Amino acid sequence: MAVNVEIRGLSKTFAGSDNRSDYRALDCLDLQVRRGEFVSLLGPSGSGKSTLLRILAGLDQDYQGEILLDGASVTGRDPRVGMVFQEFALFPWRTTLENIEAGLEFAGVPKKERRRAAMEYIAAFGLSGFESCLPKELSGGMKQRVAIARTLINNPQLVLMDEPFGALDCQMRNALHAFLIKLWLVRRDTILFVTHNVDEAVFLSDRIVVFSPSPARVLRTFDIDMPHPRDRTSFEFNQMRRTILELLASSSDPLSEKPGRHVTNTQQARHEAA
Ligand SMILES: Nc1ncnc2c1ncn2[C@@H]1O[C@H](COP(=O)(O)OP(=O)(O)OP(=O)(O)O)[C@@H](O)[C@H]1O
Repeated sequence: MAVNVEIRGLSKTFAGSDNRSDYRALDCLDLQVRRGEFVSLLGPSGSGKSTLLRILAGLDQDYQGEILLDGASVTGRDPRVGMVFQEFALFPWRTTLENIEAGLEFAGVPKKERRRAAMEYIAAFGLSGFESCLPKELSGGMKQRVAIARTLINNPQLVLMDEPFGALDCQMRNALHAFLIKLWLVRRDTILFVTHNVDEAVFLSDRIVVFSPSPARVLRTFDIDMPHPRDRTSFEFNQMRRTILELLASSSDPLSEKPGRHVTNTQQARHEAA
């Protein structure tokens, strides 16, 4: 099961504090993610990628614009949406089993049933033998598999992933790329995946959306037509990687903050009135 996602005119301004002006993180952003599509978002640091995911997850409800899932407008938390964070976000006092079944527990699923489902995920995610371990006893790659299993066990139709492999070493990251793709080819969830890693985006995605520096606009999208599993050493793969890296390099200087990113209340009011 997967949903079609449509983001229409999404804007987000963070209110400034005492001596700081307001900050426009998203400005009339339009984006569509088709049912079952794997889309990666790339863009300079601070371009609003996490802000977008937090809004889609219902964690931030203070925005302008519209979000539609399968054509119907949604606001706030929606049970069809699941999120995986970079920093695993596991409950440190819960075991692997208890972490994975947490979502079902909060949804009121009876203990016997959620245990059975969690054990299936533990086997499928290569975590057998680690059921009783606390997160601190697991490697980074295992923690992230627990976090992904905990999200997927609730059968979300839109999976939001915010740099889920950012904290892992290259070997573990590549192993989890292969794992995630195998899983997705079977489940075909709609996935919106934020990353800084161009290689990762080319390896995983149907489509890559490159954001401009903040406030985010869609600078360009790339359709990745290569079949899975993708060969990182192929000419086609490296050509795509180079094109995207060049676009990112030409569109932003990570060490310089552009003027005009902060807006005064008056500027924002004018913008919204226009
Ligand atoms: N709670 C907040 N209050 C004020 N400004 C914020 C807040 N959260 C984010 N911002 C600002 O909004 C902008 C977008 O942040 P966001 O985290 O969405 O960017 P990003 O593209 O995900 O960055 P990165 O790739 O570095 O994670 C940043 O400049 C950030 O400082």
